[in-house]
Amino acid sequence: MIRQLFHVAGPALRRRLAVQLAVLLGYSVLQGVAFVLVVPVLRRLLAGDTDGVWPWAGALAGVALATAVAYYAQQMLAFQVALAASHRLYHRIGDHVSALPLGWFSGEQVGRLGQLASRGVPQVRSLLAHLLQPLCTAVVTPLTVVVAMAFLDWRLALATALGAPLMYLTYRWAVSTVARADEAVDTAAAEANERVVEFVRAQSVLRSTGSGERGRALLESALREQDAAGRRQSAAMAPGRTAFIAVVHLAVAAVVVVGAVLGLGGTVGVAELVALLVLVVRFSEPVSGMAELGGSLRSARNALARIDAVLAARPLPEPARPGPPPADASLELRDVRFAYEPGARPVLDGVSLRLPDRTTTAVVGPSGSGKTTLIRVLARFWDVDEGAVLLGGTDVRDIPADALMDHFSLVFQDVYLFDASIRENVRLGRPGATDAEVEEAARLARVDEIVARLPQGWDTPVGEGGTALSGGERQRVSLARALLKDAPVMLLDEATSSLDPANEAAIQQTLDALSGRRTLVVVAHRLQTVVGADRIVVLEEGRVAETGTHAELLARGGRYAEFWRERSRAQGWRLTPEPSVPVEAAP
Ligand SMILES: Nc1ncnc2c1ncn2[C@@H]1O[C@H](COP(=O)(O)OP(=O)(O)OP(=O)(O)O)[C@@H](O)[C@H]1O
Repeated sequence: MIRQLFHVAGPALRRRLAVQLAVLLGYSVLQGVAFVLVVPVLRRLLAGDTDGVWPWAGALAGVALATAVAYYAQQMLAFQVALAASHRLYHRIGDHVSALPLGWFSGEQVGRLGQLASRGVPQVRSLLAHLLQPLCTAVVTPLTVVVAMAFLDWRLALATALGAPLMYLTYRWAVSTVARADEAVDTAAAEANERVVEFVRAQSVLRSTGSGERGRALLESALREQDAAGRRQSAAMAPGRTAFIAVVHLAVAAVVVVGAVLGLGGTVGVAELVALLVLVVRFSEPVSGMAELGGSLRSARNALARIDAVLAARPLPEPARPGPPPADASLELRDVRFAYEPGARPVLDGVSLRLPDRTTTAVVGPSGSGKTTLIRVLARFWDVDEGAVLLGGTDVRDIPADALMDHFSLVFQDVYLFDASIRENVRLGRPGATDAEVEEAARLARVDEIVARLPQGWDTPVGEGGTALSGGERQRVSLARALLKDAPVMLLDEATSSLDPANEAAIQQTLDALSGRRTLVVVAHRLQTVVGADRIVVLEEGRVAETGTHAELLARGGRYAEFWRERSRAQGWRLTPEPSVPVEAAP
């Protein structure tokens, strides 16, 4: 655990952590030495050697004072290092994940990261501030006394030391018996959390479908499972904890008996015997208390392991020698194969495409055909398994990550708005932009219409995640952000949920404004985007089934034409009459 602690603390904190541990160790050793010094003092006192007692009493007083200073120092250090560590860990995790490829941020990873921030880091802080000291004192101080005792009477030292391996083994066994129960408690707690959030979020669905009881039943079953896991954990802990406490008491009894026998036989002096009894009385409680500390120590160790796993996630390799800067904003996929997991079915299976500079490409295809994956590999969310993705003729793997992202604006469905004003949310696209530039980008994406309706105009807070705006409005703010960034390539995953005519017209207007000025690749769910594109790419099961313009593909009578017929019949394409867009009637 200590090794893991040093590892996750990072270079900046390692030295302070080492100093904290050294002072803690020093305090625990001094405490042991103070105990042992009682022996020569008592010896002299009992022998009536008042002159001889002073040097030892002086040494005892000196060590006692040093112990008090060390205690104060280790307490102060523990709190300072704990605070610095939690601050540092948040930064380390934040810095690390911000260098990870965008593909790493799945819902599962984001959930785990949230748990780490809310529970894991505080557990590590608590380990440093509150747990290390009792742990170290319970182990190191008695060990120091045993070692020092060996110089006074080896038989007493041996009697005291004999219990240690047995205590250690019982402790290990107790820990191992609850490890599985611990895991079940963690999983059940995460599940119950998710269910609570789901129950609150899904109120409108549950009420509108009359499924309130069903939602409550799911939540209650998760809470029951959490209770049951807690009970199983307590049951699993009981035997190990009882055995450990019993072994500690047995060891104490053995030491007392050996001490009494040696004392009665006159081979051990009263002073040694008193010191031994004080030691036993003073430390049997903290040592048995380790059984109580076990749960918190395990949680802290699990948190360290989870932090370690996040820090172990590797960023995509940066080019050793960057390639030439992209010549333009054209994109190319050369026989690209990509699977999310090694050995899994490829989601992109031999895709070759050329998307010329400043053209608009609409990607269509059935659900799960790989459309979103395709536009994400263009921006190097992940590295492809085979083939290559090129931007302006340069392999994206040969472009440093920051420089690559400068070429892309991303507008995806899961738009996240920060709990700030609309103006600040748009400004994220280019933090140095002036108010006038922000407002111009917002006007192009027709965010100004939204602003005009809001009570505080540009300064209206949008709520956490943008909850004060509709889905379509959020995507318009996200478009304004992307326009402000003014990158040569825009990747857009259109909202699948139907947009109201105002939002739909606003998005279309933005795309029209960009047409011919940017390389646009759109996962298209709206008819107008599809028919207006310079080229349509039809994906099926990760392969390019057809490419061409709307007219060419309809004339070919292939997969797209069939798709078009199906969609038109099912009204999947919503036909919003817009005279400027040449909409061909579906057959
Ligand atoms: N992060 C991921 N990890 C593992 N599998 C994934 C991940 N994202 C997508 N997939 C899988 O890859 C396949 C293609 O998904 P993708 O989202 O690219 O399809 P799509 O054509 O955009 O679908 P839709 O139109 O429904 O959004 C699906 O089978 C999906 O389950």
